[in-house]
This record gives sequence, C-alpha cells and structure tokens, in this order.
Amino acid sequence: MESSMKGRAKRRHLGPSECDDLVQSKTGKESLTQPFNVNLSNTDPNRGLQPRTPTKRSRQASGGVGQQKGITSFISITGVISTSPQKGTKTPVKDEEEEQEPIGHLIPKEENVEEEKIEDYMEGITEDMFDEDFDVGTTSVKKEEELLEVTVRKEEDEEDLVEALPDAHYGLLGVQGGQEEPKGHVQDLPEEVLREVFAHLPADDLYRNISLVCHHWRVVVMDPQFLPWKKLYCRYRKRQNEALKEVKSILDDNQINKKDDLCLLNMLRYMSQFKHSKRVNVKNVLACVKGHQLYAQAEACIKDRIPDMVDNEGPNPWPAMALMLILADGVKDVLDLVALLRKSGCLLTAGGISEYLWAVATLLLAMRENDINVSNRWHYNIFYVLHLMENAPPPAGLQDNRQLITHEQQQILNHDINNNHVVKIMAFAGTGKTTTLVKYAQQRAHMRFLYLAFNKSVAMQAQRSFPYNVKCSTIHSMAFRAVGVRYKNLRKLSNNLQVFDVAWVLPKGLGGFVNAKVVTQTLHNFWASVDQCVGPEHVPHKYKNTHGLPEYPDDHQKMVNDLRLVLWSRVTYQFTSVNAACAFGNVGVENFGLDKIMDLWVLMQPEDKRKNGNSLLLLIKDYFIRSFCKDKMGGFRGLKGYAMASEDRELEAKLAVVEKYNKRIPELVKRIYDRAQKSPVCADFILGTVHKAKGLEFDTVVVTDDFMKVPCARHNLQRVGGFNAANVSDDEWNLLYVAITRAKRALYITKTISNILTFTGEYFLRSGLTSTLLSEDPSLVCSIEGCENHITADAVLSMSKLPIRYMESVDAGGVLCLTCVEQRVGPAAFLLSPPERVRSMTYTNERIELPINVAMLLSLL
Ligand SMILES: Nc1ncnc2c1ncn2[C@@H]1O[C@H](COP(=O)(O)OP(=O)(O)OP(=O)(O)O)[C@@H](O)[C@H]1O
Repeated sequence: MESSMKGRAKRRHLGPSECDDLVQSKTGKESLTQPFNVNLSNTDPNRGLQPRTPTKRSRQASGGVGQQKGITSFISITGVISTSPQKGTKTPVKDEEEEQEPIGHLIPKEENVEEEKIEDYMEGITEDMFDEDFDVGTTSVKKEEELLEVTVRKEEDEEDLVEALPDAHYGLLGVQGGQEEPKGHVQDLPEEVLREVFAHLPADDLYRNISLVCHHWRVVVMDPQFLPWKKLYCRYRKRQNEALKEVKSILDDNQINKKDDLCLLNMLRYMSQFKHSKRVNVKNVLACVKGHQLYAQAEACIKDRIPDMVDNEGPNPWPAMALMLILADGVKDVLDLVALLRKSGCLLTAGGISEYLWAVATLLLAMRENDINVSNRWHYNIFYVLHLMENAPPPAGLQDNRQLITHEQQQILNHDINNNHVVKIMAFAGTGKTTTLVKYAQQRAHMRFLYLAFNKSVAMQAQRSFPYNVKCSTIHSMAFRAVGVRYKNLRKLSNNLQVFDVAWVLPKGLGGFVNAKVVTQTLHNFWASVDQCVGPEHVPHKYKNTHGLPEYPDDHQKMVNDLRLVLWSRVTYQFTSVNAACAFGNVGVENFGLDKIMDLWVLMQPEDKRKNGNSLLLLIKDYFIRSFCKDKMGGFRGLKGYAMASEDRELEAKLAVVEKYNKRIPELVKRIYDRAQKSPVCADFILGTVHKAKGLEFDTVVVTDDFMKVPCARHNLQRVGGFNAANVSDDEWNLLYVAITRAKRALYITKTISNILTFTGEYFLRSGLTSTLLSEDPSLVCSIEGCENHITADAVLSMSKLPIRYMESVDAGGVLCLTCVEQRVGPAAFLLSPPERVRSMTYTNERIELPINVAMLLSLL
C-alpha cells in the first residue's frame, strides 16, 4: 500500500483501521471486488492493492535483521528455494515433480511427451471464457511478458522507501498488541503451497481470474501437470477443440465406444493407469477404500470380470474406486468414499482426490456424449460432490451463522452493475438465484431495485424476502398501472383472449376455429414483440389444420391484411388492452376453474336430462360453454372438437377430468369447496398450477399427470412409436421442469416422469451381491412381468429395481435377470456377466401399460 509523499510514492503497511477505511472507500471496494476494472495511476494512493509480483529488492529486504521472515522459514518443505516468476518455470519444485510422478495425472504412456510442451500459455483459454470487456485471450504472451517486465522495473524504482515491518513474523503468526496483522504476501508462498491453494478453486476461476493475476500464477495454472483432469473437464465442457480431440483419442485408444460391449470394463482398465504422486502408496489407498460399503461388490466384480487387475493384495484401487462410483446409490456413497480417502490421508492432498474424481467424471460425461448407454446419475453424483468440495465450508472456528455462499454466488455479488450493463444469471432451478439477488440488494442498501415476477404469488413471496430497497411487482401489474388503468372503466379488459372469441368476430370465409387459432397466435406474437403494428413476421410459420396435420400459411401478408381489416376495427381496442392486463387473484379454490368443470359436466349430460331435469342443472354459467348447447355446435363432442382444433390445453385437461370422474363431479366439486381454506398456511394441501408455483418451494410436491404423455420407458419406445421428444414444445418441458423442482423434501412423480428419466439412463436399478439375494430365496426369478429367467450364481452381482411409490399406485420393483438388465442399461449388464452369457438367455418383451388413447390408436393400426 502506498501513500503519496512529495510527489514520490512511499510504500508503507496499513494498520487494520486504515485497511477498513480503504475497504469502505469506493476505490478500495472496487480494487477488491473487481480488480481488473481498476486502473490506477502511479501516483494514486490506492495503487498496489492488487496482488503483484514480488520484486528483487523486496525479496532482498526480507532477509534482513528485524525484517519479516519468509513463510518458508516456518514450513519445512524440501527443495523450495524461490518462487520468483522471473526465474522461469524451472523452479526446484518443478524439478522435484519431474523426478516424481505428477499428482493425480492419468495420461497413457505415449502421451508423456506433454511434459516437453510446457509453454502453451493459452491452453484452455478461449475468448468465450471472458466477458466482452476482457481483452485477454488475444494478448500475445510475449507482449504480456514485456509489459510485465516494464511494470516490475517501475515497481522496483518506486520501492526505495519501503518501510521495515515492525514484526519479524508473518500473517497469523505475527501478533502485535493482541491484533493479527497480515504481513506476508501471497506471492511469497512456496509454489507447492500455492498449487495446493489453487487446487481448491474451480477451473473456471483458475482460467478466468487466477491466470490473469501475474505471470507466475499463469505459469502455475497453465502447467500441464497441474490439475490436468480438472482443466480438461472444464475445457471439454466448453467444447474446446483440443479438449474434444484429447478426450476422443482417450476413448478411441481404449475401446471405450458405443459398439464395444465391454466399453465400461475398458474404462475401468484405463483408470488403472491413473497417475498419482510417488508419495501416494497404492496399498494405503486400497486399505482405506476397503472401509466403503460398496467395496465388497466392487472387489467381487473386478475379480470376476477383470481378474488381471487383481494381485495378492487385492484389486487395483483405481478401477475398484471407479466401479464404486458407478455402483453408487447416490451422492452419499461418493461423499463416503471421499471422506475415507481424506481421513486416511492416503491421497495426500484434496487436489489429488479431486483429480481422480474429475478423471472419472470426464470419462463418464464423454461416454454419454458419445451415445454410450450409461446413466446420467453416475456423472451427476461425482460432479455434485466435486461442487461440494469446491464450496466446502470454512473450518469450524471461522464459521459464522450466515448461510454459506457458493463461488458462483460470490462472483455475482462482487459484480457491480453499471448503467450500461445487462447481466444475465443462468442457473438451474433451486440453485439460489433469488437468494443471491436478496443478498445483492442487501449489500447495496443505497440503491433501489425493481423485482419483476410473472405471477402475483411470486411477487408477494419476494416482497417478504427482499429488503426494503427492492420493489416487487408483476410485469402485468406494472403494465396495467402504465397503460391498462386508462381502459379499466370501459370493461373491455380481459385476461385471456380465447380462440373462441376470435372465431365469432371473423367474417364468413375467414372463420372456423383453425383460422381463429392462427389469428390468435398472430396477435399474441405481436403483443409479445416491441413492434408498433402487426406484420407478416407475427404470423405463425406453422399451425395444425382440422385434421391435426401441420400446415404452413403461404400468404402471410394476406393474413395480416385480413387481420387489420377485420379485427382492427372491431376488437383492437379490447386486444391491445389485454396486453397490459393480467389475471389477478390469490391462490385459492376460486381460481381452479371448478365452476367451469361443473359447466362442462352439465354440458356432458344428455340433452333431455339437461332440459327436463332439476333446473339447477340447466344453469351453465360460462357463456362460451353454454353456446355449445346449441344444436349446430354439437354439445360436449363439439366442444372437444374445438379444444383439439384450437389446441386449448387447459380446456382439454378440464374435459379429461370431467370424463374421468363423470358422475362423481358434483360431489367432488362440493367437497373441495367445503374443505377449502382461505389461507395457505392453514391448508393441508395446496392445489395449484405450475405457473402459480414458479419461484416457490414446498415440502412435498405431487405432480399430476396432465403434462405431455410419454407412453413407456426408453427401451420400449420403438415398439410403441408415436412419441418423439422433439415434438414436445419447450414450454411443456419447462413447465414440467418447474413442477418437479419445487419440492424440498419429497416428490411424487408420475409414470410419465419415470419414463422420461429412462431417457437419461435412470431405471432405478441398484446392484447387490447375487449370493446374498440367493441366500434369501434360492429359486429367485426375474421380476419383469412375463420373464421367467432365473437368477443364477454365475453372475456375482445382480441388479434390482427400487420400489417406486406413485400417488395412485406402487411399483414393487425387484431383481432383474441379465438380459432384462441389458435391455434397459446396456453395457452395465456386461459388468455382471460376459456378453455371450447375457445373450444366451431368453429375451422377453415387457408388457407395456399404455395410456388408453394410445392403446386404442395402436389397436386400429
Ligand atoms: N449457498 C447456499 N447454500 C445453501 N442453501 C442455499 C444457498 N443458496 C440458496 N440456498 C437455498 O436453496 C433454496 C433455493 O434457493 P432460491 O429460491 O434462491 O433458488 P432459485 O434459483 O431462485 O430457485 P427457482 O429458480 O427454482 O425458483 C432455498 O431454500 C435457499 O435458502
């Protein structure tokens, strides 16, 4: 830190209160949170806040009497002499590593030449890793080195007046007046320690931030022997060409491909080459993993399927651990393995353990991306644990009561938004976006924020959790206040423009529900745009005709002209207002559409019953549903036809409910009304739409089966046909995603969700020792209906399906024979038994329980 004195910078060390003042100041804050945006001049008092390269003079000074000691004086690390970046990459630490094997590096023997090409400074750095205002990826290394030299020389000149430090000790060891004062510089840490610290950071941070701090740090980060798997995984994820090639060549060279039945066993073999530090004792690793509950299975499987990986001591621990990761029931099994490795210290460093996990994660990810039928869960379990490791809580003594913030959240919190900034946060559901925004607003009490939500329920919830400087509102209410309020008294505001409404204002020749649907969609597209008037670009490119077949309107301009002529004069006023209005009302039974369900039920009754029966029945409140009572409209069937033609999913769902519960509808509707609670807090159950649940959390969520239907599991799809995931709209996928991510503790899934999970290889199969299963029942038969294969002891492991409890039924699960395992999870079956044996068994097609409509359609074909 410096203070300006007679035009010349004098460097002196700040006390704690001065540091506090500096941190509170704007420049100080920016220097800490956004060091790369701060560009201070030589004379600026805050210059030097960023980490910088130690200079020759300061290093010399550190040896003197009464001067601060180097941290190496307190840590006994052999071979560390200097960490000076000016001495190039050949530090004694490196020499030591060259003698030894690099920690946690798995490279097939022929690839060892990599050690030669150490100067690839741009390895892993691509432009897309940086923000637009980050001009780093293109800077030539040479130029950067020159710049660095100039800066260093300047700093040396300026450092004539460095004050001697009063305490002879560094950092935590140096205590003065009961107060700890950091006195060392991170640059003075031995490279070995620096590497250990960096190993805890996510690869993204290493590339984006650490490598840009100084030449020395960049050299450490770019060293091909430093965390090779963590960096490879990161680059592979970013689809960097070199990384893609590298991973592909590993897969190709080791017969890890789709066509090879033994690809999983080949992957385990490859893991046996995992390169580790010479200081790691493989026997110790094996001894420590023996404590894991999956070890017995892994050992039995390796002895049976890859006996060459076993010696007198037992199986090679690297493939054994990879197999345990594959057989893991969930994240907990992986965490247990990490805990065992850490406790015994057999892999020495956290970096060593994470390198092993990154290696397995990279291979599993690459296998999935190369169409090898492996479960996504295997990769997910490992990735999740690695994420937890990178976001580990601080040691007990340093913890406070605040919620822990992840690296990603911290990066967002550090970013100061300027006027011209558009910041986009992309994250999965429930990963803490809202929590981060709450903290962001709390940290910037002097700023005012507007939080816009889609639903009122979300806006209300936000109002409760955000601080006072955030105004929470729905987009619709904001638009209403700006525009809609002007039309309020005209009673023309509507929250839902229906195809039906449009159909009646279209003149003869242009009418019909299909046309009305195109017109409605065109209007919706226009309202969702920033355009001032309707144009051909708003007409949908594709729509379904009355037979449900796709059609492509050819004359967009004509459609628009017709629209303008016909609609503009008659209903424009209403429609433009719709854009600014929205559905208001709390979550409550009145919003479930129970009235409409009753109306539909009345419409469903035979005409004579409707006309002659109890007068109450005659009452159809909804004018739209009532209009279908007219002969020409076709009653209930006519309405169903309309719902199909107009693709009105909401109406279709209501019609399905009425058809399903038929006679019970009046009784059920009454019961719901009778038991309804005004406040959600008093309710046992909250019924609601996914739209209304967006952004909210619930302990238990029951998903109903009114999303798209997936008729059966992946391995049966070919037999059924008629389902193509590409035909399901993004909106439908998004809705289902929101629905299943609302649960905090338990989620009741549907058959469709269970079927969708099979697309990711998740069949809920778990392994067990066959001997254990047979000891309970020696004549065990495959649990798949229709399959009569026996479970025999020739396969040491067996797979069983976990029981699944749906809301209305239970799938008891049970053990599967080898061929049924292969049908579902492909190469995992060959971990249990050789392909010839699996294929010699009788193959049984599972009986598929199809939804009634699909079954009827198939029976007609
Ligand atoms: N760093 C964290 N550590 C532990 N829990 C966290 C962390 N950040 C958020 N959470 C918790 O995770 C849950 C989901 O957080 P939040 O609602 O902020 O996620 P979200 O991304 O906004 O969710 P969605 O988009 O699905 O509505 C909350 O219960 C929150 O308390």
